[in-house]
Parts: sequence; structure tokens; C-alpha cells
Amino acid sequence: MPQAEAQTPSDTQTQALASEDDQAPREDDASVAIRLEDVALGYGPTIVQQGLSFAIRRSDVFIIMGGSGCGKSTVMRALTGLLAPRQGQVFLQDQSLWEVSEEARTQLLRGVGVMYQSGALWSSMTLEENIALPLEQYTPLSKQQISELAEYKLALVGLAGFGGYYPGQISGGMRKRVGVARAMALDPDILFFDEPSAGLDPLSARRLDDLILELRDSLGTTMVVITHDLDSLFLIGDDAVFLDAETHSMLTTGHPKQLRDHSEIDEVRAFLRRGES
Ligand SMILES: Nc1ncnc2c1ncn2[C@@H]1O[C@H](COP(=O)(O)OP(=O)(O)OP(=O)(O)O)[C@@H](O)[C@H]1O
Repeated sequence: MPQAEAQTPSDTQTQALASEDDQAPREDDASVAIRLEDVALGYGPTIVQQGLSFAIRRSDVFIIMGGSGCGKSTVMRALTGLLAPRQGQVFLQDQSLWEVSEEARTQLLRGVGVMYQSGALWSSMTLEENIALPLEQYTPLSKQQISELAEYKLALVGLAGFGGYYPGQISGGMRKRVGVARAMALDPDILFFDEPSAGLDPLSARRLDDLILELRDSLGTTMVVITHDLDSLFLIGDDAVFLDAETHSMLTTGHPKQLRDHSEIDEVRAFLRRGES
């Protein structure tokens, strides 16, 4: 749930927010959905980010932010099981994601849903069939049960009765909502969004933000969101990490509005104030 004043202390972060961190409670393990400890990530010889240490609290909307190419998607890949860290550990539900057996990792990742930028729907399948796909793959449920669940998930994102439509017959905003419904098909504890409002008009983007908040509040799902959209991140973000492309490291963590108003790091303030410091 929102904890506007709380900070997530980290050994590696800049000391600029130390005074805020000093007052912050340290989360116990039960309140943490994901924890990174001194994680380094890269491709081939290139290091994209290093020294990443932060925690994502359960039922928070956690924002991953920073300029283009700083490594936001790369971090998301590491947290969703697609990219093994060069160094350090990622704990998901208190288990070290990259140190457990492959079978245990697959099981852990069953609790993770991902909504990609485009919604990533199959255009030749109806909305219901799209949502049914993971249910058919990973559950022993009957066709009838799966159909009912798919309709339920569509209702959850405000699209009750649209199960028979094809992706091409609905708007971009609706397609994103279907993407959310599909990411939620297996009732994940943690839901990742890669730039959810990209390509949406302001009203549809706002509706998607409201949906993220509704789902957090009604289901308690932990949401991890990559976004550049300042309006959106101030509206939905309970906590955030700011990544820097130049130093390949995180500059700070904290509540987005607090960082905007009180961060002593010029780059963070400039980013969150649209260039005005
Ligand atoms: N598969 C890959 N192989 C090699 N380099 C990659 C790969 N994916 C990303 N990179 C590089 O890693 C760096 C970080 O990319 P990433 O996509 O994670 O950043 P980002 O912050 O999500 O960027 P954007 O905001 O532009 O989407 C970039 O320099 C990118 O070129």
C-alpha cells in the first residue's frame, strides 16, 4: 500500500538522501516482494548497470525510471527471469532467483506477470482466447472454467463482454487493458509493466493508471512499472529507483514526489521537474 514517506536505504546509493533515509523504517522480509543485492547486469563485454541494491515492497507501485538507455528494461529482464545477473543476487519472495534450481525458478516466475508495451496479443485470436492461452498452458482447468476465468479477467480490466472481439477490433487503450488481463491470468503476486502508457492518448493513459491503482488496492498485487511519463509516475508511484546511464548505477530510491521536491541530486531533480531545477 502507499507509504509515501518511506525510503528504501541502499549501501550503494548516493548519500544525498541520507537525512531522509535515517528516519526511514527498515522493511522486514515479509513486507518485501523483491530485493536486489549488489546486482550487476550487462550484455557481452558491456556493463549496463552495477551496484544495484534496493527493495520493492509488497503491494507498492514501484517505478523504474531514468533517461533513455540507462537500463530500465535490462533490470526488468533480470527481475522476470530473462537475464541472469553478472554479479549479486535477486530475491523473489525471499528466494534467490538465480541460485535456485531451474524448476524452482520456473515455479517462482509463475507468480510474475508481464505486460509488454504493445500488449503483445495474438491478432488471430479473440480476446478471450488470448487470455485463455496461459491458463491452458499452465493449469489443469477445464475449457468451461478457463472461459469463465478469461471473462472474469476481462471484467476486472473493465472489458466485460468483449471476449469475442479480436485485437484489431478494439482501441489501443483497450488492447493494453487486455494485455493487463492476460498478464493477470495466472493471478500473479507481482505484475511488471514496460512503459504502459506509451502510444496512448492522455485520457486512455490516465485510465490505465487508474486501473493499475485499482488492481493494487483490490488485489494487493505488487506493481513494477517502467515509465518516462511524469504525470503517470507521480500519480501511481509509491516508491522508485532512479538509474543513471553515465555512471551505470542507481542514483537514488524514494517516493517520486519526494525526490522531485527534496532530492539533492541535480540530475534526479532535473528529470522529475522537466529540466527545471
Ligand atoms: N540484447 C541486448 N544486447 C546488447 N545490448 C543491449 C541489449 N539490450 C539492450 N542493450 C543495451 O543496453 C543498454 C540499456 O538498454 P535498455 O533497453 O535496458 O535501456 P532502457 O533504459 O530501457 O532504454 P529506453 O528508455 O530507451 O527504452 C543500452 O545501451 C542498449 O543498447
